[in-house]
Amino acid sequence: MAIATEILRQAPKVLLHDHLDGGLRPQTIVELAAEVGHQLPAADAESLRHWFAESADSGSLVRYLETFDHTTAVMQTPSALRRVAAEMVLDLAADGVVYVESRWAPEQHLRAGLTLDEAVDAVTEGLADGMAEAADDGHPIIARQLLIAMRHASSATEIAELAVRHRKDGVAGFDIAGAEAGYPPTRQLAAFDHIKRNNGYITIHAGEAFGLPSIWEAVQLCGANRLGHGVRLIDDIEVTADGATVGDLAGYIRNLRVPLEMCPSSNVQTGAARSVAEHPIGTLARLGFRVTVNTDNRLMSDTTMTKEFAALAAAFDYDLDYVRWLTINAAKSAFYPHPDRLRLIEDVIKPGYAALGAG
Ligand SMILES: O=c1[nH]cnc2c1ncn2[C@H]1C[C@H](O)[C@@H](CO)O1
Ligand SMILES: [Zn+2]
Repeated sequence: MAIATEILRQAPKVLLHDHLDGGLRPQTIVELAAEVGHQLPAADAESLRHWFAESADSGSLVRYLETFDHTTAVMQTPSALRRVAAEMVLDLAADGVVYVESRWAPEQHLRAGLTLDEAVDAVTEGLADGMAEAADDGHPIIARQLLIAMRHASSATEIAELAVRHRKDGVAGFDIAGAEAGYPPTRQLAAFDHIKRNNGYITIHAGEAFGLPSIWEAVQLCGANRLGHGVRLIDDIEVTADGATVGDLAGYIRNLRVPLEMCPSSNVQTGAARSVAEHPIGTLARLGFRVTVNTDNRLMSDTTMTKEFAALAAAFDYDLDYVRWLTINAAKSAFYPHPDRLRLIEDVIKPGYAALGAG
């Protein structure tokens, strides 16, 4: 039986892969664009919401990424970054998210003269504003950030240094994103090296628009602690009538419990999966990989955590216990101190599901 949407919304959820510049409220984009004189492809919030969802629905990652020009354009000042970060936290809290690591690329927010450090400070303040307001509203949430270096740019080491410098401000880790084909993770080896030398945490967008070599480099050469997407890992698995043959790379990832940050709707839009029902998450979860469920870009995919879980539950017949398992997977995989993670699981997630009759 399908889980009621309202139950899914109330269920505590953990979100590890959500882009700050992929989750703006359409109305906020309209207002910020008017302030800075940025020309938008649609005039009002509702048309803009449709424009993003339709434009991102091309089957190509490169075209999907073009839509971000209109979100980053309006996120160039401290007040805009602070507002967008605070609204992100409030929107997620209202959707039942209790812990989020929000990722963004500071280098894309310097056009109006901000320094990298000023940009991070503005987002840190916005996250704090959002957490305080959400707690006042009765929806406590922990919001941290991951800093991204764009894989085509040359400033990755600078961003890695920025991430290390701001780790006490809730910067939980480092990632690379952007077009994957032609930009292997090893291109940014020095940046990953800097993170590792400083005992920092790494997640890498890999195995989305490109396949196993990208995942292999990310894990074995760049030290990824988690994988963004990793959907193409399925290419290393042969499902047979009586089980599955798991290749060496997939076996390594499963054995060491490397978390996979799966984003079903986004993958359908960029062509990494044909449909949610055919998404590799079904097989990977069944085979015991450390699978987590994520939104990627709520604006471009017109999605929420509740919608992602509803789509998966419908496709794979998941019940609330399964949603709880996926949520605990995500909590265990967070770049968050181990005792805090345990407290999140024991004091928030388990009681939250128990109250809804699961666990
Ligand atoms: O799914 C994605 N794959 C690769 N890059 C992505 C994805 N979603 C967003 N990005 C890019 C576009 C954003 O401007 C950037 C920073 O969040 O990260
Ligand atoms: Zn992403």
